[in-house]
Amino acid sequence: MARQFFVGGNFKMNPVSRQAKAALAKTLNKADLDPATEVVVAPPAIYLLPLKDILRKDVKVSAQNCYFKDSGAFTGEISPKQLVDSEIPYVILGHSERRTLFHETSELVATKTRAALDSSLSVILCIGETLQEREADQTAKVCQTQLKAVVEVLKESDWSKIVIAYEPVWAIGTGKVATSSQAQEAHADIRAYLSKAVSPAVAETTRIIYGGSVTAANCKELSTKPDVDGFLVGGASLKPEFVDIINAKLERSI
Ligand SMILES: O=C(CO)COP(=O)(O)O
Repeated sequence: MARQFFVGGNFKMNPVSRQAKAALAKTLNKADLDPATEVVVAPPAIYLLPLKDILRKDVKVSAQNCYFKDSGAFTGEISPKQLVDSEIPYVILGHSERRTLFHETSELVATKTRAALDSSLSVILCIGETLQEREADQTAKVCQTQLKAVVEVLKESDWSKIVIAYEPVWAIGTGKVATSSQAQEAHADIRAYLSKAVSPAVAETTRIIYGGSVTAANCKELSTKPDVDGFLVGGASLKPEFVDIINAKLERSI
């Protein structure tokens, strides 16, 4: 079974006005989007519901993070149950900015992933190596270690709700995109690991998307690689070119 192409927009802590948020929705609402691509946008938590309300229904909305408890004294956190109650279907977990700036360990990411799935959320699970790790030839090992923590807490059937985002840290927000062969190699290694650690069926069906300085100019070449099943886009998801990235698989723009 072919894996459905997936394009996510991670707005991070942008935009900084309700007006700009509405403009992003307007761009997507009036665009001709490839109907074969699953499209998900992840605004800051404060804009989740207002954006969902004004956005076309074939574009889904995702949280950028959640906690692992249903409720309680956890100031500043949002629970998976609250996301589900608000009809938010996806959550991004393990983004490198969460791992680095907010000290999230792979074990915490695994605990959050388990909790999100228990609430029936789908998860965009981010992994990826730093420049230092790549230069030390540790890319596959780092990705496997980050994934292993999650593999250990999931059942085989849980994987249908996971999209893996391979996001090399050195490519995020730097303008230094991975070459299509670097992305393909990392994705193939991740798929081989899934085959061994979970099952060949899960490896075959799980989408592995690439993130890190994806633009309208480089997305088509990346999308030709057999193990690149889509993108998680940061900066460019705030611009009109996000539409071209969503349509990367089309022969020509519609
Ligand atoms: O972190 C990213 C998506 O989650 C990628 O960010 P950029 O596309 O801005 O490099």
